[in-house]
Amino acid sequence: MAALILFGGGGDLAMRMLLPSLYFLEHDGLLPEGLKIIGAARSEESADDYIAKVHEAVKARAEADQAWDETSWSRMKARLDYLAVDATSPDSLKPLKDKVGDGEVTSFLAVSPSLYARIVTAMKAAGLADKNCRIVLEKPVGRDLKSFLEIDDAVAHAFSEDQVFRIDHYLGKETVQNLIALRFGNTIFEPLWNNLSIDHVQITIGETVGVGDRWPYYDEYGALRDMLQNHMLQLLCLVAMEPPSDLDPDSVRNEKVKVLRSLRPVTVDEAERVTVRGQYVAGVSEGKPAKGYDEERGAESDTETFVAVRADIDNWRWAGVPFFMRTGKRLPEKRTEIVIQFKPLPHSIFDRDDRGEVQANRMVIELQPEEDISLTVMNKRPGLDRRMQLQPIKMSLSWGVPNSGDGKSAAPPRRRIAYERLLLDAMAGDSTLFVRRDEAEQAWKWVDEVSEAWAESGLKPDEYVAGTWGPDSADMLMMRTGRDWNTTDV
Ligand SMILES: NC(=O)C1=CN([C@@H]2O[C@H](COP(=O)(O)OP(=O)(O)OC[C@H]3O[C@@H](n4cnc5c(N)ncnc54)[C@H](OP(=O)(O)O)[C@@H]3O)[C@@H](O)[C@H]2O)C=CC1
Ligand SMILES: O=C1O[C@H](COP(=O)(O)O)[C@@H](O)[C@H](O)[C@H]1O
Repeated sequence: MAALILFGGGGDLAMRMLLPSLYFLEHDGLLPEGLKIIGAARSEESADDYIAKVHEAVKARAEADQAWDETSWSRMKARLDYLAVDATSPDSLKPLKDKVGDGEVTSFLAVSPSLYARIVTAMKAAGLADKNCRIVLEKPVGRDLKSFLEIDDAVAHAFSEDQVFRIDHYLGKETVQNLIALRFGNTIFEPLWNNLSIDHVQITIGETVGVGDRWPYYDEYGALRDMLQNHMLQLLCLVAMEPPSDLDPDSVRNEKVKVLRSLRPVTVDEAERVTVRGQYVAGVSEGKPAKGYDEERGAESDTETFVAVRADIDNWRWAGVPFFMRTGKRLPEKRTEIVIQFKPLPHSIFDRDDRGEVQANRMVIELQPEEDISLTVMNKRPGLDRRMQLQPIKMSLSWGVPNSGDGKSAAPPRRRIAYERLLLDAMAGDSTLFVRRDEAEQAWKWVDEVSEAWAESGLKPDEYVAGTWGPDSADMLMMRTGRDWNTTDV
């Protein structure tokens, strides 16, 4: 029997993301035959009570996506089980080991990272780290390089690297994988993908939500560690990496590590010029009054809820091409995008129009709210103007919608939860879309330098009003270089 154990199976991540993902996989007939799914947490509750909670959570999510059906649920229900365990205690894990037997076991740690080291040690003692076992670790693993290494050493003591799956759910997003297809499945972009043609790159992850009840976790981490250390640096790596020789997990991850190693350290002297910290104060978010972060937390705090950074990659391909990254809570839109800004024309033969010079080409890789890849190109404005006038048009390169054969587009496929892909890959032992130890290590090293530079230079968060695009200093970061952040319009 193969088993998937969800440690923390009654928590927020499991109920909101993991169990709905498993339902969708069940619905599409993609779960391995005979797989058992076992929730494991300390709460003393019966399997029936646990399954009733899972039913409620999964049904609500599936109905919202019009994918609920009782037959799929019956199949999933037959796989589900629950066991009350303290995962840090080997004795407590023994009955779990007896339940799963000697088949393939994938354990997902959906619990606080502060428990990881003790849990993996207990798992080893209980026989849940044998050769047939894999472990999936949620981010953030650690709070800095030192704590990452402490946790990861404990993990390495129990599991070999090929058994460890460090998850970054952004790598499970369809458009992120499509970026690999775009770059390495086409010949036309690669000759342009360098400092000869590209002026700069922007990566934005905007969220409308505030920190709310998550502040006990968030206050210790802030936007730098919660988002930039992982999701944003992973996106940067996929844009900047050299072509891997194949799609083997190590080939891809070798290239990503090289990018991380080439990131220029942020020094104390540079901190104020190349980084911005922000924290939201009361404002209006999605039409409703929103509290400031300090009010949510109930005390003053220096934790940043917004971060913007100019990163430079010191290698031949990217010399002189800044990568601007920004992310924050309580921004005006839930928007995640990567903008590849090409260089302007070396010389224009066209008249200036009311929008100024001919616009340089821009590729926007949109992950949220829509999934799309578009390229803005200039074409002739129709009409009999004496002098030719140009206008920008957007060509959508979206993975889009297959043609149904009658000239109309078929209904778009359901947008999958990123965890669907990653759960399947982890159970199949494919680590291509997971983070290797040395990648996480390099990312922490760079992020530690940023946070040390902040500490030494005394850089505090600038205020921004909830519902705006961060503090003015974030605009200044771009404007100082003669650039600006992308707006949604062409
Ligand atoms: N929630 C989210 O959207 C995201 C979460 N994450 C990460 O996922 C992980 C889990 O987060 P989240 O679901 O929000 O946390 P929750 O606090 O909601 O859930 C934690 C779960 O762990 C269980 N638990 C705690 N101690 C033990 C123990 N000793 N043995 C077994 N189970 C235990 C708890 O249940 P009980 O009290 O019954 O033991 C609970 O089910 C964290 O690493 C977080 O950083 C990452 C990205 C997003
Ligand atoms: O990992 C995290 O990601 C979410 C944002 O994920 P998304 O897929 O909705 O963009 C973020 O809200 C959370 O703070 C962070 O821990």
